[in-house]
Amino acid sequence: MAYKKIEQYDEAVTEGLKENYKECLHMLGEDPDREGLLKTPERLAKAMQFLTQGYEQDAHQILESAKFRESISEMVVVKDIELYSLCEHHILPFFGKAHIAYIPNGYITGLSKIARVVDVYARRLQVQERLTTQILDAIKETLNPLGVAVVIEAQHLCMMMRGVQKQNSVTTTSAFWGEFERAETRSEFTKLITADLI
Ligand SMILES: Nc1nc2c(ncn2[C@@H]2O[C@H](COP(=O)(O)OP(=O)(O)OP(=O)(O)O)[C@@H](O)[C@H]2O)c(=O)[nH]1
Ligand SMILES: [Zn+2]
Repeated sequence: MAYKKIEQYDEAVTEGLKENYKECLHMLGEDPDREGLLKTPERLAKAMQFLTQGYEQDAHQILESAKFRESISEMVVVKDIELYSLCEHHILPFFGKAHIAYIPNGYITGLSKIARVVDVYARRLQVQERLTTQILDAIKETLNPLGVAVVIEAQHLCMMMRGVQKQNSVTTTSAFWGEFERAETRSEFTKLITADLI
């Protein structure tokens, strides 16, 4: 299967996490048996499985599942793909947008598949830099294009709610390969992702 949607949760994993989260609530000074918290360990167990479902999904298969032969070689840009991920250091969310482009070389892929690939890698414990290069590698390895570009802008709750507590900083990461290593192509991409076209 190309990707597994979480509709049924793994019972053993849910049970194991539930017990641990119950203990966590207790350690944090809460009463896990009070009414409002009774179902919280189970909800959290399911939420965490949803947020990490990317481990069971295969980005290459997703791109392959809608790969079409086309002889065009103009840049394809999908911008403003929203993403939600979890930083692997604090397991707190980081969220923002991905902008992705590739230059076909015989094949194109379904546009939605590009956005699905973002989710496959975002729904794991991540650092923003690795998320960026994993998306690039999957497109490069599956479509054999002339070039790939990935830019991600994100805000990290671990820098906002705690720690350094900076509310407005935005982290931008990028990865460029092939044609996008040329300044001219890269600048066309940058123009397209910053343009207000609609
Ligand atoms: N490079 C990178 N760093 C990240 C990302 N997400 C979180 N971090 C950083 O990971 C670092 C972990 O540093 P540590 O000093 O071990 O953790 P800490 O004591 O909680 O650090 P502070 O957040 O500065 O309080 C912090 O600087 C975070 O800002 C990411 O996606 N990429
Ligand atoms: Zn963090």
